[in-house]
Amino acid sequence: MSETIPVTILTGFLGAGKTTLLNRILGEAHGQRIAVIENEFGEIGVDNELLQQGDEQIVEMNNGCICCTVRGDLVRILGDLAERRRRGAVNFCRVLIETTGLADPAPVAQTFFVDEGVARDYRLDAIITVVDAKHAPRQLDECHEAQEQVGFADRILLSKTDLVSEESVNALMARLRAMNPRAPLLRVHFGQVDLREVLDIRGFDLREILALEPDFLEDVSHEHDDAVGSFVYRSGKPFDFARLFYFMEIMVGRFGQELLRYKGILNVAGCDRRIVFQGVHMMFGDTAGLPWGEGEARESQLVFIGRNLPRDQILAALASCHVDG
Ligand SMILES: Nc1nc2c(ncn2[C@@H]2O[C@H](COP(=O)(O)OP(=O)(O)OP(=O)(O)O)[C@@H](O)[C@H]2O)c(=O)[nH]1
Repeated sequence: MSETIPVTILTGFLGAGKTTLLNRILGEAHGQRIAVIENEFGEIGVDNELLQQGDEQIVEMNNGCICCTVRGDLVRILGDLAERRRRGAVNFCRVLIETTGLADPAPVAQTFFVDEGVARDYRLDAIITVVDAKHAPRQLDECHEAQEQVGFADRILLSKTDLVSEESVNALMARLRAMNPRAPLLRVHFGQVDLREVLDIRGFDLREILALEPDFLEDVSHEHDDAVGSFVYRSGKPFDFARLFYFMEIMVGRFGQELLRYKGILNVAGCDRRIVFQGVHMMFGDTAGLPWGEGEARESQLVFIGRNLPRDQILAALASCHVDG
């Protein structure tokens, strides 16, 4: 039997810095071919646009969260990839799965033990959890998923330490150590990390996981926080960027705590490149993305993930932020 393919699950709460880390990993001259599976919460896949594609095989899984509704898809995608690899149609030596920020990693990890086909071809190497030093204290207070992500981690990477004081970082590190004493903690600045810290760490020890959650292999169902939902704004009309910014400032002032994550690609008047716009709670920003193609339909797509957000009001306000709005 041939060697099993190592798999790394990259998890972390919404906006923690998973894609930033993934880009770093893919950008390193490691000489390895990596297949990436991207899962997004919400109808559109933005991360795919944010990833700087090289030789990697990138497969997107939208319309649900990997840990529940699309777990069947994950099994199918892994099966397809392994089959194509056997036939020589694709060539990769490891798989990286970026879960949604709302995923409970346990059911994703379970897939590698309970599905026979998957277990034959793949071996779970580790769960890597990115923790946002600025927003984690509150996320850990409020969200079960954020706690699970820390609890199941084999490595915890602390991002955004540049945004908070040293005392806050130390307090958070003490809290994380208490929640998960077995996972080494590392600081990462915009995803900068030694690859040896995240790949081939053989961190996944089923015995430890079973100690943490004795019914790990049986418990296939789990619940998300019902109040958390997502919606998408789409439009072909160019945005008046100043107007949009003004609206966003008001919106984050009012709903910042409930607004877990928002991100998208914008068609901005007078700009020939896509504008990548994203934020976490009250912090948001924009960067220039890829140029729009010749004759390409310039559609803006913005996904919002939050708790009890006034969807219709937000969509109507966005519709008034276009140049002819
Ligand atoms: N200041 C600071 N910002 C960071 C750091 N790491 C990531 N960011 C920023 O945080 C924002 C979110 O980063 P992403 O990598 O998209 O986060 P994500 O976890 O993939 O987000 P979702 O997939 O939506 O859950 C981006 O604006 C990043 O540039 C860091 O170390 N410091």
